[in-house]
Amino acid sequence: MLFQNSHGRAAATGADSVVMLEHTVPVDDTMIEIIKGVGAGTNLIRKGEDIKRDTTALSEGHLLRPQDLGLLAGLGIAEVNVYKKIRVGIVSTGDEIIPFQEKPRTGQIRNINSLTLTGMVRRLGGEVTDYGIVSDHRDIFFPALEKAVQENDIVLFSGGSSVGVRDLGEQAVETLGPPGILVHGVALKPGKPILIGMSGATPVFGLPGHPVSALVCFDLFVGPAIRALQGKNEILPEPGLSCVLSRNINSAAGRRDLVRVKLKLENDTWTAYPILGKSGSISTLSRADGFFVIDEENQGVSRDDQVLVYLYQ
Ligand SMILES: Nc1nc2c(c(=O)[nH]1)N[C@H]1C(S)=C(S)[C@@H](COP(=O)(O)OP(=O)(O)OC[C@H]3O[C@@H](n4cnc5c(N)ncnc54)[C@H](O)[C@@H]3O)O[C@H]1N2
Ligand code: MOO
Repeated sequence: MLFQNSHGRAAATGADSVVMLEHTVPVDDTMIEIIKGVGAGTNLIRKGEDIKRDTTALSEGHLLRPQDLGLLAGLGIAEVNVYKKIRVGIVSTGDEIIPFQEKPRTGQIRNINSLTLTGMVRRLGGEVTDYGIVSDHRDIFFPALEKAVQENDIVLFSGGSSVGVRDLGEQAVETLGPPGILVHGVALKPGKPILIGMSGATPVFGLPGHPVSALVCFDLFVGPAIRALQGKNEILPEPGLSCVLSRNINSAAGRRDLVRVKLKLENDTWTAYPILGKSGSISTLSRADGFFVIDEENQGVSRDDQVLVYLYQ
């Protein structure tokens, strides 16, 4: 018996395969010739072929991507339990810092970090409360930090992480209550003076004031903390691109260096051009396509070496 079936329709009862229209030739009004044979099961989508009853569609801690929402839609599931958004409080300290819309007088610096850190948190799905620019005097800074800790799941402040006379970051974290400071200073460039502490269950990060250092520390320390608090249970490899280095770069032994690079496709090979510059120069990061790492045990890398470049989104 012959059935004409538009794709997507249920197959005719009893049929075990479907022949494509273009593989048939009409003979007369009631008959067609099949010019390409099919085996049983061909061109059929079977019930349960995509996902079987009683199998786990998505496990707890899975980040819902567009394809996962598609899977839920295919299963007719309109609501699932999700973790609440992580609330992140951001404080920029420093009496020299002014709103970026204003024109700086001598010694004043436009606020870059509040904006960049807010973007980084939002990209990871967090919710930001921006506490703005806070004076680095203890009677103003300490209560501001305490308020941020009470109102958020994670608190970031930038500036005041190193050991200058006015750098009150460490004292501020200690006054927030135990366990207090966990880490002050890491063998990393840029980002050496980072402060990591906890007030009760709330992580507090004192990021270096230099805008590049603050963002590098965000990538290495704050991002993983946000992901952990979001309940993500999957650890995936960081995607990296193998590139050829354009020049020699020195590094101190015992310190991990992150080198920003611009990438160029040359003769079918990606070449990484290091962007040199101080950690106060945000333009170096704005120009960068990614970075590679020189490990503690290496004192540098040479021209034409292969380096693994982690791409900025
Ligand atoms: N005695 C030492 N001094 C310094 C050390 C050290 O180990 N011992 N480390 C240096 C390194 S490395 C870095 S990085 C900086 C980090 O300094 P702080 O975290 O204390 O930050 P500040 O001194 O307050 O600021 C540094 C720099 O960044 C500018 N800044 C601060 N906030 C912002 C902002 N929101 N937007 C844009 N720019 C900002 C600030 O004006 C300073 O110019 O310490 C070294 N010193
Ligand atoms: O860590 Mo500082 O960030 O080297 O300039």
